[in-house]
Amino acid sequence: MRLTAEGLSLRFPQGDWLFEDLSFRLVPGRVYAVTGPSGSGKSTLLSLLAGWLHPTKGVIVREDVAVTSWVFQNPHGVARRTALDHVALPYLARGADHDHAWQSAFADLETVGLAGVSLRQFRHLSGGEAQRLMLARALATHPHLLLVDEPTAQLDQRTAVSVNEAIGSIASDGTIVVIATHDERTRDACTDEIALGAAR
Ligand SMILES: Nc1ncnc2c1ncn2[C@@H]1O[C@H](COP(=O)(O)OP(=O)(O)OP(=O)(O)O)[C@@H](O)[C@H]1O
Repeated sequence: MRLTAEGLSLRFPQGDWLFEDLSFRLVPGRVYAVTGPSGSGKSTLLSLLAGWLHPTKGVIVREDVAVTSWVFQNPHGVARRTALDHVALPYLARGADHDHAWQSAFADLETVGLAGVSLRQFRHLSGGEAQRLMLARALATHPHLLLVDEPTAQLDQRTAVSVNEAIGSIASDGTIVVIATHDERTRDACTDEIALGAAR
């Protein structure tokens, strides 16, 4: 499984080049930080990787990368549903029976360090727990490629560390992980960097 970008360039109609001639190869087990100043095209690059946008020039070749999942900056959930409910739902939606769905969901919560709050309602989770729950829910879709947009921007140091550790665990389970981030803590926790614009 890998994703290769060759000569990737993007310009919106009537705009300047956002980025030009980017080439990189993404493989499982690594965590790639997409960095750069505001407006340099970080989220746009994630959209290209997801296949939502097409590059103006260049190509993206996906080898065995079929399932993509996104985690956005602000966690969303159902206030009175438990963490376990949130993660079990994708399994139930795919037709898993109750026991399998709950066991799999619990394993995903363990991966992101949330086993201890599995029965806590969403409204009682802290910001970092809610963000990790979004990661667990993405895991439940068994993504080959996980795209994460600014996961730690509003989190304190300890919480940011826990989120970054959860992301590292997901990558080491065999997922390609790409994170758009301004946060130096997250950039430093990544194994690789794709720097856009006048980054850093
Ligand atoms: N569909 C679009 N049409 C035209 N311009 C767009 C479109 N989408 C994004 N842009 C512009 O492209 C530039 C890059 O946007 P993008 O959201 O990718 O930047 P970013 O690096 O993620 O920024 P931030 O760090 O502020 O989130 C911005 O100037 C934005 O206004």
